[in-house]
Amino acid sequence: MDNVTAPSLRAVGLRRDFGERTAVHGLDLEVHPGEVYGLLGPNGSGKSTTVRMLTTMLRPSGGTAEVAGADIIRDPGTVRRRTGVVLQGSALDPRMSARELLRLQGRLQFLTARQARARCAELLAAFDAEEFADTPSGRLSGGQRRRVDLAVALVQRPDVLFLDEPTTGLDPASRRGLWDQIRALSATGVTVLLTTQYLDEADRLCDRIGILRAGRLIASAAPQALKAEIGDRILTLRFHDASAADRARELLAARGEQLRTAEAAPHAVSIRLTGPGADGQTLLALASAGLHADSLTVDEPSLEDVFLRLAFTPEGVHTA
Ligand SMILES: Nc1ncnc2c1ncn2[C@@H]1O[C@H](COP(=O)(O)OP(=O)(O)OP(=O)(O)O)[C@@H](O)[C@H]1O
Repeated sequence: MDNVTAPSLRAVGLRRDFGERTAVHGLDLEVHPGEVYGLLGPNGSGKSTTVRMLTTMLRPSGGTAEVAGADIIRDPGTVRRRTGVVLQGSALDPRMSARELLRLQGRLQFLTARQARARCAELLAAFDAEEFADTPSGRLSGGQRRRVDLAVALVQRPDVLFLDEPTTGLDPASRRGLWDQIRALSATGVTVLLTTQYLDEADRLCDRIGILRAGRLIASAAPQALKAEIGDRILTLRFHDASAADRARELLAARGEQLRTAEAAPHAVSIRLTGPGADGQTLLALASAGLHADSLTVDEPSLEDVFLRLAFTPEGVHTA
């Protein structure tokens, strides 16, 4: 990304060991003001450990990082003042209402009682939470609680917001609502670093994503760029009966094509197109064996294809 302003977050060689085991290996990362950056990775790949180090909750074993202009080791107090954090699982006191929690957070952030009341009213309105503002948070739905979590993290107007799996467990409508709120925040210049297990979330919400595998960042780029560089297009051929589809599958396997196991439709055969022009060669080979497809579609790669290829293949693929 071409950006002349200083990054909101810069990690250099950030590492964390737990005994013999290294959970995060020398992470280098820059995130720019107003960017939404998503960290993706399989379970145990080091996402939460990275977030815990960047939010000063966990001391790195090596490397450095600056968040909102302050060093996480030398100046953790400034980092905490300038960042908001929403971790997995709600940290709200179940007996307290959103209004009480927001006002309390305001006072903890050294606002006067009047300022805290005003900020609370502003956030309740922004998060459409007035309706349940006085309900004990323990009685709220998962989606409502998440909105209150996010509102509490915003009381101090952070420059950088960390969200660890913000939409896990939410229904699709609540997830979309939260995405809108995150986008609105980033439009005001807040930098967002989030972790997610959801590829559609990363694709639709994040300006850039980083894929972690076994504690290493193996790709970092815009979702579109990753798809264009790493994902393969998928060619699906549909035949008029099962025997033609079976013969096509055998012929393609013999040519060393990468067949997809799941059938897209009855009598359909799908393969990954690994190079430019691969579709033409494949069709010629089928035609010369007397196999003509009734229909043909070529689908662009999905982020899921990219993720599966990067996160689970032994060799990995490196990109910008
Ligand atoms: N306190 C700890 N003590 C020992 N090992 C830990 C500790 N915290 C994390 N680990 C290990 O570090 C590695 C990375 O864990 P981490 O929680 O950062 O992964 P993650 O990508 O966030 O996983 P998930 O998607 O399951 O939340 C794992 O192997 C985990 O077992």
